[in-house]
Amino acid sequence: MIEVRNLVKKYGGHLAVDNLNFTVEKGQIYGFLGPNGAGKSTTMNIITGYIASTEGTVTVDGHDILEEPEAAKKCIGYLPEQPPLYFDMTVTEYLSFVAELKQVEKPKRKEMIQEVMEMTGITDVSGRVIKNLSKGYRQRVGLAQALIGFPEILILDEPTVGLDPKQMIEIRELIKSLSKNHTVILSSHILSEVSAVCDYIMIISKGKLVASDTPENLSKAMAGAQKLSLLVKGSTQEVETAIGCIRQVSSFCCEGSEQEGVLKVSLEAEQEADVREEVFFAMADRKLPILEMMTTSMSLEDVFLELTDGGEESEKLEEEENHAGDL
Ligand SMILES: Nc1ncnc2c1ncn2[C@@H]1O[C@H](COP(=O)(O)OP(=O)(O)OP(=O)(O)O)[C@@H](O)[C@H]1O
Repeated sequence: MIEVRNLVKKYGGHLAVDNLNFTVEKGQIYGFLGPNGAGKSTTMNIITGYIASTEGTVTVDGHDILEEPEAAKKCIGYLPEQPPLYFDMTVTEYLSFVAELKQVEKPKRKEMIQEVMEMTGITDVSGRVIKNLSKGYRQRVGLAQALIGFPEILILDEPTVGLDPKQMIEIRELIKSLSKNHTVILSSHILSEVSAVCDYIMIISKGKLVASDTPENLSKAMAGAQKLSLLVKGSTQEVETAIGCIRQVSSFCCEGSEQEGVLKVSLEAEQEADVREEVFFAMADRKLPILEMMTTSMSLEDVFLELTDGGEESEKLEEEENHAGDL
């Protein structure tokens, strides 16, 4: 349905999208997950033809977005981060205007608008002026405009941002129901949202795709990535040499502990490798007593934080997650 190849976007000297490659298949819900500033909106704006890429190609249902923009855009309904609403119009007036813009044949417009209003649950407010609607209803109107023309693909940028918990749940349910007849790509910086709604997650960090898989596979793969934390009596050099001999250790670090001559060692093993015995023998061979050894598995949240470098953005994520958890 959508092929993105070697996509690069530079704003002046700033690299916002860094060589993205992915394919979107029909009939699934895809989630772009990443902290603020990761490059989600930029990627969506390029796919929908709002802005041009610096390098790379996007094809939508076989149409290159730059070479055949009309044909490509016909397949896409887009809800940008700021829904493009005209606040002084009533819902019906606005949707009629959108239908005209999208060149829906005149005799079909009325029926299509009614159907779209029913799908998004806004029939009751059809005569209301948009500026008087709540944020949740405005978001529904935004979704309704994306649905006009019944495009095969819906691209939704942070569709639940700024909504209250009840509205969030309602919009998520709505998106799920839309996926029966549409391919959906949505962006979010809320992990629980993406894992609840999407069939497939693409984690973006600093413009790069750092992981992509089903939520289940991501959890499974990462749950298998074992972390060990140890307290070992010995010098940094001896401990590092011992760990360096264990094949399946993918990364480790040593630092001093509160006890003199005792090191704190954090160690990560390759997927599903249990290296505890090897660690034990590697240390024992060198007469380095292990005073403590603990294993920790990674949750999907740990994975996200690690892949996206934690930091400021991750604190925001946690806040949002906790908030969502309060529901
Ligand atoms: N028009 C622009 N001019 C210059 N820099 C921009 C422009 N638009 C975005 N950027 C920068 O590009 C990077 C990616 O931004 P983008 O909006 O795509 O991220 P995002 O993942 O959608 O984040 P958010 O969730 O905050 O919208 C950011 O560092 C941002 O500051």
